[in-house]
Amino acid sequence: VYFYSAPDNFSEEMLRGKRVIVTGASSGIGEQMAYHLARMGAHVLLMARTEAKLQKVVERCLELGAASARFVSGSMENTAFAEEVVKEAENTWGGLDMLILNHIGYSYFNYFDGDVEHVRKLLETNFLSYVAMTVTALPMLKESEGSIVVVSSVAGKAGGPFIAPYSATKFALEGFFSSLRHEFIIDNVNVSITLCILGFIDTDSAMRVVSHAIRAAPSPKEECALEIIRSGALRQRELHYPPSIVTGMLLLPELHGLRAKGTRLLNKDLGQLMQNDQRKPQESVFEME
Ligand SMILES: NC(=O)C1=CN([C@@H]2O[C@H](COP(=O)(O)OP(=O)(O)OC[C@H]3O[C@@H](n4cnc5c(N)ncnc54)[C@H](OP(=O)(O)O)[C@@H]3O)[C@@H](O)[C@H]2O)C=CC1
Ligand SMILES: CC(C)CCC[C@@H](C)[C@H]1CC[C@H]2[C@@H]3C(=O)C=C4C[C@@H](O)CC[C@]4(C)[C@H]3CC[C@]12C
Repeated sequence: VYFYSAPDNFSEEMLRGKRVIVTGASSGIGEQMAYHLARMGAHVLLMARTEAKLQKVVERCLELGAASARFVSGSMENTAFAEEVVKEAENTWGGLDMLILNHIGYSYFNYFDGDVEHVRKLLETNFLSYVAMTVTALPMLKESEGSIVVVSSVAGKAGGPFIAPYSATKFALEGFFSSLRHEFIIDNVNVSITLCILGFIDTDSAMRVVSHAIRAAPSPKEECALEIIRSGALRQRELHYPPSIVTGMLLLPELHGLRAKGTRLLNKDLGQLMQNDQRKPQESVFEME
Protein backbone atom coordinates (compact mmCIF):
# COMPACT_ATOMS: atom_id res chain seq x y z
CA VAL A 1 0.00 0.00 0.00
CA TYR A 2 2.86 2.33 0.86
CA PHE A 3 4.59 1.59 -2.43
CA TYR A 4 1.61 2.36 -4.62
CA SER A 5 0.65 5.48 -2.71
CA ALA A 6 4.18 6.93 -2.75
CA PRO A 7 4.11 10.58 -3.86
CA ASP A 8 4.49 11.04 -7.58
CA ASN A 9 6.83 14.00 -7.73
CA PHE A 10 8.29 13.28 -11.16
CA SER A 11 9.25 16.19 -13.33
CA GLU A 12 10.73 15.93 -16.81
CA GLU A 13 13.35 18.44 -15.67
CA MET A 14 14.91 15.60 -13.67
CA LEU A 15 16.35 14.20 -16.91
CA ARG A 16 17.65 17.45 -18.38
CA GLY A 17 21.39 17.18 -19.04
CA LYS A 18 21.55 13.65 -17.62
CA ARG A 19 23.81 11.12 -19.36
CA VAL A 20 21.79 8.01 -20.19
CA ILE A 21 22.62 4.72 -21.94
CA VAL A 22 19.62 2.90 -23.49
CA THR A 23 20.20 -0.62 -24.81
CA GLY A 24 17.95 -2.18 -27.46
CA ALA A 25 17.10 1.34 -28.66
CA SER A 26 16.65 0.67 -32.39
CA SER A 27 12.99 -0.42 -32.02
CA GLY A 28 10.12 -1.03 -29.62
CA ILE A 29 10.16 0.27 -26.06
CA GLY A 30 13.87 1.20 -26.19
CA GLU A 31 13.31 3.45 -29.22
CA GLN A 32 10.40 5.17 -27.46
CA MET A 33 12.52 5.69 -24.32
CA ALA A 34 15.17 7.37 -26.48
CA TYR A 35 12.56 9.81 -27.86
CA HIS A 36 11.20 10.68 -24.39
CA LEU A 37 14.72 11.23 -23.04
CA ALA A 38 15.57 13.39 -26.05
CA ARG A 39 12.47 15.52 -25.50
CA MET A 40 13.50 15.93 -21.85
CA GLY A 41 16.94 17.23 -22.91
CA ALA A 42 19.11 14.28 -21.84
CA HIS A 43 22.37 13.08 -23.44
CA VAL A 44 21.68 9.65 -24.93
CA LEU A 45 23.93 6.81 -26.01
CA LEU A 46 21.91 4.17 -27.88
CA MET A 47 22.85 0.56 -28.53
CA ALA A 48 21.52 -2.28 -30.74
CA ARG A 49 22.80 -4.35 -33.67
CA THR A 50 21.24 -2.57 -36.67
CA GLU A 51 23.24 0.52 -37.52
CA ALA A 52 20.79 1.87 -40.12
CA LYS A 53 17.92 1.90 -37.63
CA LEU A 54 20.05 3.43 -34.86
CA GLN A 55 21.16 6.19 -37.22
CA LYS A 56 17.51 7.15 -37.82
CA VAL A 57 16.66 7.06 -34.11
CA VAL A 58 19.66 9.28 -33.32
CA GLU A 59 18.57 11.81 -35.97
CA ARG A 60 15.06 11.90 -34.52
CA CYS A 61 16.47 12.34 -30.99
CA LEU A 62 18.45 15.38 -32.13
CA GLU A 63 15.31 16.86 -33.72
CA LEU A 64 13.40 16.30 -30.48
CA GLY A 65 15.95 18.25 -28.44
CA ALA A 66 18.47 15.76 -27.04
CA ALA A 67 21.48 17.47 -25.42
CA SER A 68 23.49 15.01 -27.51
CA ALA A 69 22.75 11.69 -29.21
CA ARG A 70 25.05 8.96 -30.49
CA PHE A 71 24.99 5.22 -30.98
CA VAL A 72 27.19 2.14 -30.80
CA SER A 73 26.19 -0.92 -32.82
CA GLY A 74 27.04 -4.50 -32.00
CA SER A 75 25.65 -7.66 -30.45
CA MET A 76 25.17 -8.23 -26.75
CA GLU A 77 25.72 -11.97 -27.24
CA ASN A 78 29.29 -10.96 -26.51
CA THR A 79 30.03 -9.54 -23.04
CA ALA A 80 33.16 -7.79 -24.36
CA PHE A 81 30.81 -5.59 -26.40
CA ALA A 82 28.77 -4.83 -23.27
CA GLU A 83 31.91 -3.36 -21.69
CA GLU A 84 32.74 -1.47 -24.87
CA VAL A 85 29.41 0.38 -24.79
CA VAL A 86 29.99 1.61 -21.24
CA LYS A 87 33.58 2.63 -22.13
CA GLU A 88 32.14 4.72 -24.96
CA ALA A 89 30.05 6.63 -22.40
CA GLU A 90 33.13 7.11 -20.22
CA ASN A 91 35.17 8.43 -23.13
CA THR A 92 32.54 10.86 -24.40
CA TRP A 93 30.91 12.04 -21.18
CA GLY A 94 33.44 11.16 -18.48
CA GLY A 95 30.53 9.81 -16.40
CA LEU A 96 27.06 8.29 -16.42
CA ASP A 97 23.79 9.03 -14.62
CA MET A 98 21.42 6.29 -15.79
CA LEU A 99 21.90 2.86 -17.32
CA ILE A 100 18.72 1.49 -18.93
CA LEU A 101 19.08 -2.22 -19.71
CA ASN A 102 16.34 -3.18 -22.15
CA HIS A 103 17.60 -5.29 -25.11
CA ILE A 104 16.63 -8.95 -25.62
CA GLY A 105 17.59 -11.55 -28.19
CA TYR A 106 14.98 -13.29 -30.36
CA SER A 107 12.61 -15.67 -28.55
CA TYR A 108 10.23 -18.10 -30.17
CA PHE A 109 6.75 -18.52 -28.63
CA ASN A 110 6.12 -22.27 -28.58
CA TYR A 111 6.76 -25.52 -26.67
CA PHE A 112 10.35 -25.70 -25.40
CA ASP A 113 12.19 -27.50 -28.21
CA GLY A 114 15.07 -28.85 -26.13
CA ASP A 115 17.64 -26.55 -27.73
CA VAL A 116 20.10 -26.01 -24.88
CA GLU A 117 22.36 -23.78 -27.03
CA HIS A 118 19.48 -21.38 -27.58
CA VAL A 119 19.00 -21.13 -23.80
CA ARG A 120 22.73 -20.47 -23.34
CA LYS A 121 22.74 -17.76 -26.02
CA LEU A 122 19.62 -16.14 -24.62
CA LEU A 123 21.09 -16.12 -21.11
CA GLU A 124 24.16 -14.39 -22.50
CA THR A 125 22.17 -11.76 -24.37
CA ASN A 126 19.31 -11.16 -21.93
CA PHE A 127 21.15 -11.68 -18.63
CA LEU A 128 24.97 -11.88 -18.66
CA SER A 129 25.40 -8.73 -20.76
CA TYR A 130 23.25 -6.87 -18.19
CA VAL A 131 25.63 -8.02 -15.46
CA ALA A 132 28.71 -7.07 -17.53
CA MET A 133 27.35 -3.59 -18.30
CA THR A 134 26.50 -3.05 -14.62
CA VAL A 135 29.98 -4.08 -13.49
CA THR A 136 31.69 -1.72 -15.94
CA ALA A 137 29.30 1.17 -15.26
CA LEU A 138 29.27 0.91 -11.47
CA PRO A 139 32.24 3.20 -10.70
CA MET A 140 30.64 5.98 -12.78
CA LEU A 141 27.20 5.37 -11.27
CA LYS A 142 28.61 5.47 -7.72
CA GLU A 143 30.27 8.77 -8.51
CA SER A 144 27.05 10.33 -9.87
CA GLU A 145 24.75 8.53 -7.38
CA GLY A 146 22.94 7.35 -10.50
CA SER A 147 20.41 4.69 -11.43
CA ILE A 148 20.21 1.28 -13.01
CA VAL A 149 16.93 0.41 -14.73
CA VAL A 150 16.34 -3.24 -15.63
CA VAL A 151 13.48 -4.05 -18.02
CA SER A 152 11.86 -7.35 -17.11
CA SER A 153 8.46 -8.96 -17.54
CA VAL A 154 5.58 -10.71 -15.84
CA ALA A 155 7.39 -13.76 -17.25
CA GLY A 156 10.24 -12.92 -14.81
CA LYS A 157 7.86 -13.35 -11.86
CA ALA A 158 5.82 -16.36 -12.99
CA GLY A 159 6.23 -19.20 -15.42
CA GLY A 160 3.78 -19.41 -18.31
CA PRO A 161 3.62 -21.73 -21.34
CA PHE A 162 5.77 -21.26 -24.50
CA ILE A 163 8.36 -18.89 -23.07
CA ALA A 164 10.61 -21.19 -20.99
CA PRO A 165 14.07 -19.89 -22.10
CA TYR A 166 12.95 -16.24 -22.08
CA SER A 167 11.29 -16.60 -18.69
CA ALA A 168 14.47 -18.12 -17.23
CA THR A 169 16.55 -15.13 -18.35
CA LYS A 170 14.08 -12.70 -16.73
CA PHE A 171 14.00 -14.68 -13.45
CA ALA A 172 17.81 -14.50 -13.45
CA LEU A 173 17.64 -10.71 -13.64
CA GLU A 174 15.35 -10.54 -10.63
CA GLY A 175 17.63 -12.79 -8.56
CA PHE A 176 20.79 -10.93 -9.45
CA PHE A 177 19.59 -7.35 -9.22
CA SER A 178 17.47 -7.72 -6.09
CA SER A 179 20.43 -9.35 -4.35
CA LEU A 180 22.73 -6.54 -5.54
CA ARG A 181 20.27 -3.96 -4.23
CA HIS A 182 20.63 -5.45 -0.73
CA GLU A 183 24.42 -5.16 -0.96
CA PHE A 184 24.16 -1.52 -2.01
CA ILE A 185 22.03 -0.84 1.08
CA ILE A 186 24.50 -2.60 3.40
CA ASP A 187 27.42 -0.68 1.85
CA ASN A 188 25.65 2.70 1.61
CA VAL A 189 26.04 2.70 -2.16
CA ASN A 190 23.59 5.30 -3.41
CA VAL A 191 22.84 3.74 -6.79
CA SER A 192 19.16 2.89 -7.32
CA ILE A 193 18.00 -0.30 -9.02
CA THR A 194 14.56 -0.27 -10.66
CA LEU A 195 13.13 -3.55 -11.92
CA CYS A 196 10.36 -3.03 -14.51
CA ILE A 197 7.72 -5.75 -14.62
CA LEU A 198 5.88 -5.36 -17.91
CA GLY A 199 2.79 -7.08 -19.32
CA PHE A 200 1.97 -7.37 -23.04
CA ILE A 201 3.18 -4.24 -24.91
CA ASP A 202 2.32 -3.39 -28.54
CA THR A 203 5.85 -3.41 -30.02
CA ASP A 204 6.20 -4.73 -33.58
CA SER A 205 8.24 -7.74 -32.48
CA ALA A 206 5.83 -8.76 -29.70
CA MET A 207 2.85 -8.36 -32.01
CA ARG A 208 4.58 -10.48 -34.65
CA VAL A 209 5.39 -13.26 -32.22
CA VAL A 210 2.21 -13.49 -30.12
CA SER A 211 -0.71 -11.34 -31.34
CA HIS A 212 -2.28 -14.38 -33.05
CA ALA A 213 -2.21 -16.32 -29.79
CA ILE A 214 -2.98 -13.80 -27.03
CA ARG A 215 -6.41 -12.27 -26.75
CA ALA A 216 -5.53 -9.59 -24.18
CA ALA A 217 -5.16 -6.07 -25.61
CA PRO A 218 -1.54 -4.90 -25.58
CA SER A 219 -0.57 -1.65 -23.82
CA PRO A 220 1.02 1.23 -25.74
CA LYS A 221 4.81 1.26 -26.00
CA GLU A 222 5.01 5.09 -25.80
CA GLU A 223 3.32 5.22 -22.38
CA CYS A 224 5.25 2.16 -21.22
CA ALA A 225 8.54 3.87 -22.12
CA LEU A 226 7.58 7.00 -20.19
CA GLU A 227 6.61 4.98 -17.11
CA ILE A 228 10.00 3.23 -17.17
CA ILE A 229 11.88 6.55 -17.27
CA ARG A 230 9.66 7.99 -14.54
CA SER A 231 10.16 5.06 -12.18
CA GLY A 232 13.93 5.13 -12.77
CA ALA A 233 14.13 8.86 -12.10
CA LEU A 234 12.05 8.42 -8.92
CA ARG A 235 14.44 5.61 -7.87
CA GLN A 236 11.53 3.19 -7.33
CA ARG A 237 12.33 -0.41 -6.52
CA GLU A 238 9.80 -1.83 -8.98
CA LEU A 239 7.50 -0.67 -11.73
CA HIS A 240 4.42 -2.64 -12.77
CA TYR A 241 3.07 -1.69 -16.18
CA PRO A 242 0.24 -1.79 -17.13
CA PRO A 243 -1.10 -1.39 -13.57
CA SER A 244 -3.64 -4.18 -14.19
CA ILE A 245 -0.88 -6.82 -13.98
CA VAL A 246 -0.68 -6.22 -10.23
CA THR A 247 -4.02 -7.97 -9.69
CA GLY A 248 -2.83 -10.90 -11.79
CA MET A 249 0.35 -11.16 -9.78
CA LEU A 250 -1.43 -11.01 -6.42
CA LEU A 251 -3.53 -13.93 -7.63
CA LEU A 252 -0.52 -15.94 -8.79
CA PRO A 253 -0.42 -18.45 -5.93
CA GLU A 254 -4.09 -19.23 -6.59
CA LEU A 255 -3.48 -19.48 -10.31
CA HIS A 256 -0.63 -21.91 -9.79
CA GLY A 257 -2.91 -23.95 -7.56
CA LEU A 258 -5.27 -24.25 -10.49
CA ARG A 259 -2.41 -25.11 -12.86
CA ALA A 260 -0.71 -22.13 -14.48
CA LYS A 261 -3.53 -19.97 -15.71
CA GLY A 262 -3.45 -16.24 -16.34
CA THR A 263 -2.56 -16.31 -20.01
CA ARG A 264 -5.82 -16.03 -21.88
CA LEU A 265 -5.21 -17.86 -25.08
CA LEU A 266 -7.88 -18.90 -27.53
CA ASN A 267 -7.80 -22.63 -28.01
CA LYS A 268 -8.75 -22.10 -31.63
CA ASP A 269 -5.74 -19.83 -32.24
CA LEU A 270 -3.54 -22.11 -30.26
CA GLY A 271 -4.55 -25.05 -32.43
CA GLN A 272 -3.47 -23.05 -35.44
CA LEU A 273 -0.26 -22.01 -33.75
CA MET A 274 0.67 -25.58 -32.99
CA GLN A 275 -0.25 -26.98 -36.39
CA ASN A 276 3.33 -27.08 -37.59
CA ASP A 277 4.13 -29.05 -34.53
CA GLN A 278 1.53 -31.79 -35.12
CA ARG A 279 0.77 -31.66 -31.41
CA LYS A 280 -2.58 -31.00 -29.78
CA PRO A 281 -2.74 -28.02 -27.47
CA GLN A 282 -3.49 -29.01 -23.90
CA GLU A 283 -6.87 -27.42 -23.47
CA SER A 284 -6.87 -27.51 -19.71
CA VAL A 285 -3.97 -25.11 -19.49
CA PHE A 286 -5.82 -22.32 -21.22
CA GLU A 287 -9.40 -22.71 -20.11
CA MET A 288 -9.52 -20.23 -17.26
CA GLU A 289 -10.44 -16.63 -18.07
N1 LIG B 1 6.77 -6.23 -25.88
C1 LIG B 1 6.30 -6.93 -24.86
O1 LIG B 1 5.17 -7.44 -24.87
C2 LIG B 1 7.13 -7.08 -23.62
C3 LIG B 1 8.45 -6.66 -23.56
N2 LIG B 1 9.15 -6.79 -22.38
C4 LIG B 1 10.55 -6.36 -22.30
O2 LIG B 1 10.73 -5.07 -22.83
C5 LIG B 1 12.02 -4.95 -23.42
C6 LIG B 1 11.91 -4.42 -24.83
O3 LIG B 1 11.08 -5.26 -25.58
P1 LIG B 1 10.51 -4.83 -27.03
O4 LIG B 1 10.62 -3.37 -27.18
O5 LIG B 1 9.22 -5.51 -27.22
O6 LIG B 1 11.58 -5.56 -27.96
P2 LIG B 1 12.05 -5.24 -29.47
O7 LIG B 1 12.24 -6.56 -30.12
O8 LIG B 1 11.17 -4.23 -30.11
O9 LIG B 1 13.47 -4.55 -29.26
C7 LIG B 1 14.57 -5.28 -28.88
C8 LIG B 1 15.81 -4.41 -29.07
O10 LIG B 1 16.98 -5.17 -28.75
C9 LIG B 1 17.86 -5.17 -29.87
N3 LIG B 1 18.57 -6.43 -29.94
C10 LIG B 1 18.11 -7.63 -30.36
N4 LIG B 1 19.06 -8.57 -30.30
C11 LIG B 1 20.17 -7.94 -29.82
C12 LIG B 1 21.49 -8.37 -29.56
N5 LIG B 1 21.88 -9.62 -29.76
N6 LIG B 1 22.38 -7.47 -29.09
C13 LIG B 1 22.01 -6.19 -28.88
N7 LIG B 1 20.77 -5.73 -29.12
C14 LIG B 1 19.86 -6.59 -29.58
C15 LIG B 1 16.98 -4.89 -31.08
O11 LIG B 1 17.66 -4.26 -32.14
P3 LIG B 1 18.52 -5.00 -33.26
O12 LIG B 1 17.68 -6.07 -33.83
O13 LIG B 1 18.84 -3.87 -34.19
O14 LIG B 1 19.74 -5.49 -32.55
C16 LIG B 1 15.97 -3.92 -30.50
O15 LIG B 1 16.49 -2.61 -30.49
C17 LIG B 1 12.66 -6.34 -23.32
O16 LIG B 1 13.50 -6.39 -22.19
C18 LIG B 1 11.46 -7.26 -23.11
O17 LIG B 1 11.81 -8.42 -22.43
C19 LIG B 1 8.58 -7.32 -21.26
C20 LIG B 1 7.29 -7.74 -21.28
C21 LIG B 1 6.47 -7.68 -22.47
C1 LIG C 1 1.21 -14.80 -15.92
C2 LIG C 1 -0.02 -13.98 -16.13
C3 LIG C 1 -0.51 -13.32 -14.86
C4 LIG C 1 0.06 -12.93 -17.28
C5 LIG C 1 0.67 -13.40 -18.57
C6 LIG C 1 0.81 -12.29 -19.56
C7 LIG C 1 1.50 -12.77 -20.87
C8 LIG C 1 0.44 -12.94 -21.93
C9 LIG C 1 2.62 -11.81 -21.34
C10 LIG C 1 3.53 -11.43 -20.17
C11 LIG C 1 4.93 -11.33 -20.72
C12 LIG C 1 4.79 -11.40 -22.21
C13 LIG C 1 6.02 -11.75 -23.09
C14 LIG C 1 7.23 -10.93 -22.79
O1 LIG C 1 7.53 -10.62 -21.66
C15 LIG C 1 8.12 -10.61 -23.84
C16 LIG C 1 8.04 -11.16 -25.06
C17 LIG C 1 9.21 -11.03 -25.98
C18 LIG C 1 8.79 -10.50 -27.30
O2 LIG C 1 9.90 -10.45 -28.20
C19 LIG C 1 7.68 -11.41 -27.84
C20 LIG C 1 6.49 -11.42 -26.92
C21 LIG C 1 6.83 -11.89 -25.51
C22 LIG C 1 7.09 -13.38 -25.56
C23 LIG C 1 5.63 -11.59 -24.55
C24 LIG C 1 4.38 -12.46 -24.82
C25 LIG C 1 3.22 -12.16 -23.86
C26 LIG C 1 3.61 -12.32 -22.43
C27 LIG C 1 3.94 -13.78 -22.20
